[in-house]
Amino acid sequence: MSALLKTVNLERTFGAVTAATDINVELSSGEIVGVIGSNGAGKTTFINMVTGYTQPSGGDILFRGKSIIGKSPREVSLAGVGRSFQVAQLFQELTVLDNMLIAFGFSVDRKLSFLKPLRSTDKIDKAHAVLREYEIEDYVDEIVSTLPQGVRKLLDIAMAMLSDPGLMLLDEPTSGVAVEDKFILMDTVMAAVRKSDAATLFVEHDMEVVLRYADRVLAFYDGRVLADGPTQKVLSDPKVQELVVGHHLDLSDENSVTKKESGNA
Ligand SMILES: Nc1ncnc2c1ncn2[C@@H]1O[C@H](COP(=O)(O)OP(=O)(O)OP(=O)(O)O)[C@@H](O)[C@H]1O
Repeated sequence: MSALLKTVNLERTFGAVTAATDINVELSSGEIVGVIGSNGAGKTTFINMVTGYTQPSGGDILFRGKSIIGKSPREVSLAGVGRSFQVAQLFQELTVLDNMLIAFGFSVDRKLSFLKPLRSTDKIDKAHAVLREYEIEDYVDEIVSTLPQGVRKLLDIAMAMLSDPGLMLLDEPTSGVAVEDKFILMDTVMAAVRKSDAATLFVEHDMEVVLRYADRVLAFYDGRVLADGPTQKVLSDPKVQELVVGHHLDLSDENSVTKKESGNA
């Protein structure tokens, strides 16, 4: 069976800076993959290329066997690739529901038309269903700027999930969220994505979060994939610990790391 996502010798340069090079990654439906790497390692550039926000300088990206090179972010989204952002991309002075309905226009409605109302019963029902899935339905009529950071992050992800994407890319879903709330947020997100068949890729700096939720890890270093494999194996690799994690991780110590409790690895 062909891969859901396949990148072939993917590369991106910015002037003299090589942000990504030789990126050859394959993903299958249902996989949950953690993306790690120090600042500037190329994680966001990779996500931006796969979602059409940055065009590669070279190589190819195949989604469901078809090249998505040259497609706009909206076209990539309509093809079935969803994403959330390091800083949630929301209309701050609108309600949660209005943000969800606008997201419909971006990632679900193939043809935008003044005659096609954003506020239709079926869209409102679907928005409620997704908000319920992400446990933020109670906030549906709240103005976004009044919401706690964790709720905004969940809303950003819920908006991307409206189109039932086949591939979901989450850029630092826990950034800006208090340490004690990180696992609560990730429990909610992972429970929702595991119900779908989507492959999920999430960028994360906290190794406890990676260990608990990722079945597989892609470790980026200096624009390249330094290691790609099962989570425990990649995080045990001395090279990954030295160049990516930045310190020794004792994965055998039950007290120092949080073991993954569920998964489909
Ligand atoms: N638009 C741009 N113009 C110039 N250089 C860029 C641009 N975007 C990224 N870069 C450079 O490419 C390299 C990779 O950046 P990228 O943002 O992909 O790293 P990252 O791993 O996501 O880092 P972080 O964890 O800080 O978000 C860095 O050297 C960065 O400065």
